[in-house]
Amino acid sequence: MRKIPVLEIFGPTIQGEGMVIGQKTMFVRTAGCDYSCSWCDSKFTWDGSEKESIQMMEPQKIVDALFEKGDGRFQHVTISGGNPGLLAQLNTLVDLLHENKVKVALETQGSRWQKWFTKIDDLTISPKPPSSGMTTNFETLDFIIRSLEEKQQGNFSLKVVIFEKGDLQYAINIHKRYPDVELFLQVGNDDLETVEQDKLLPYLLEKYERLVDLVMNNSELNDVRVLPQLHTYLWGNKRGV
Ligand SMILES: C[S@@+](CC[C@H](N)C(=O)[O-])C[C@H]1O[C@@H](n2cnc3c(N)ncnc32)[C@H](O)[C@@H]1O
Ligand SMILES: Nc1nc2[nH]cc(C(=O)O)c2c(=O)[nH]1
Ligand code: SF4
Ligand SMILES: [Mg+2]
Repeated sequence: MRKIPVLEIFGPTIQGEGMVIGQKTMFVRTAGCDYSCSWCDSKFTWDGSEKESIQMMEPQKIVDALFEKGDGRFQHVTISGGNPGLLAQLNTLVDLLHENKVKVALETQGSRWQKWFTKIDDLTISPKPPSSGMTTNFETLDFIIRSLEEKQQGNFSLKVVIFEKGDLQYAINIHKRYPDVELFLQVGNDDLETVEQDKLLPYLLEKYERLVDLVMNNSELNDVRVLPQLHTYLWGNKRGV
């Protein structure tokens, strides 16, 4: 059995982003990413700064850790990273969670495909706009979206983080390319230093309002949802919440 590189297991907390925002959930954060987004709020998963903290865990050990931490207070687990889509061995973890009557969500950027994606209950694909410095491989993304449209057992959606005008245009292109897939626009957080929530909140609220204004005035984004990162409103840039 191939082990899974894990950096954090935390919760229960609320899912602060996207299609199931507000959902009570545990998080498993895997290490390693094939991208290096300029504004990544989880750089520690891939920049080597915490490589000593990576735990190589058997799927069953992750389930045990979740049940110990969660202690009867959860029925939903979100796998994020880094890019969990790099890890074929997550298949077993997804099956074990389902056997335990726990629903499974996934956060990934859509740069890699895994067969176990089709079993995810709440799947968020978050392709990266120009401000990230990354380039989308649309051949891969097309394949992923097509495969999910054919076989997905749960729900899936697209989520694009917006920092600047060029990102909004990227989101419009994504919306046109995949018109039948639910699209979420998420406010970009460019202050990853401030930990105190009371200092960050007015700044983030203003950014959210600006994004809402932009989308309300855009006739090419009429069937989208605009969301903040709700967890940052409560806990700022704190880790593990
Ligand atoms: C840390 S990533 C991990 C999962 C996967 N690598 C991905 O990017 O989808 C989780 C989510 O956080 C978003 N995110 C990362 N940094 C952000 C920031 N500074 N502001 C807003 N959202 C951010 C990503 O776009 C992604 O949707
Ligand atoms: N509460 C909470 N919600 C989240 N949604 C996506 C997260 C992530 O980092 O992937 C995240 C996170 O780290 N915390
Ligand atoms: S794809 Fe996700 S984890 Fe990887 S660098 Fe970008 S935001 Fe961070
Ligand atoms: Mg996060």
